[in-house]
Amino acid sequence: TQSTRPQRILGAVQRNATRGDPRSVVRAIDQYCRNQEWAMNVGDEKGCILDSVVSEVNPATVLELGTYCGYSTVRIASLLPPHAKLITLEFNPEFAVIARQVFAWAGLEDKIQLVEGASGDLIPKMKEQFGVETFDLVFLDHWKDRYLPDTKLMEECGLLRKGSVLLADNVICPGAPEYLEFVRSSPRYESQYFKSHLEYTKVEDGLEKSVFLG
Ligand SMILES: O=C(NC/C=C/[C@H]1O[C@@H](n2ccc(=O)cc2)[C@H](O)[C@@H]1O)c1cc([N+](=O)[O-])cc(O)c1O
Ligand SMILES: [Mg+2]
Repeated sequence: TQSTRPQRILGAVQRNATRGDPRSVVRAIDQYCRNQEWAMNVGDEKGCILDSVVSEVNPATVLELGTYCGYSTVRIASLLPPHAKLITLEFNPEFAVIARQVFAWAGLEDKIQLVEGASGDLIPKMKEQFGVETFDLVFLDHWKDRYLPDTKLMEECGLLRKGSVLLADNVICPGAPEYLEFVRSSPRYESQYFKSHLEYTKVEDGLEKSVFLG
């Protein structure tokens, strides 16, 4: 039977990466998706911007919306301090099965908690079920029309504190126009655009970093 793209990505990791070496997992996925078949990982170019923001924030608590195969989850988790907690939300059970194996190959399964379900249902449960107070960093990379409603939901649920950083992928391509307009015009956010390219292509895309001002 025909394999899926996430299964082929996992295969590339298992063939080309070294167990317990997160950077080799990231490199294996980038080489596969650049040379064999495109996939919607944040990729190496935007990934460097992600790395710099993670290092700058040095978060104790991270929420990732949209795991997919776990590429950005591994990038983030590999930069976290020892007792930091990364929760990643994934809607598609098949993607979750692959991502968990990618985390295991990277040796990061103890730093990552993958929760299956819809962000709109899970965000209100973060405090009671997952023992989270607030998130220091949120990486938005799931359905683009959910960026804005989920940001408003995180505010309503008290999951953001003065200084919490939102980092959103794809604000140009495929685009998240309502989200972009909101964070750039709201007095409660200080927003900054990091120009880059859509993963593995020459098409413009970028990340929007927005600091919640409380
Ligand atoms: O569409 C894109 N991303 C949507 C991602 C969606 C992911 O988020 C999960 N989710 C998790 C929780 C939810 O509540 C909903 C979905 C989905 O199950 C999927 O794993 C995209 C598209 C392009 N592109 O060039 O076309 C490039 C990109 O970088 C992209 O990120
Ligand atoms: Mg993306």
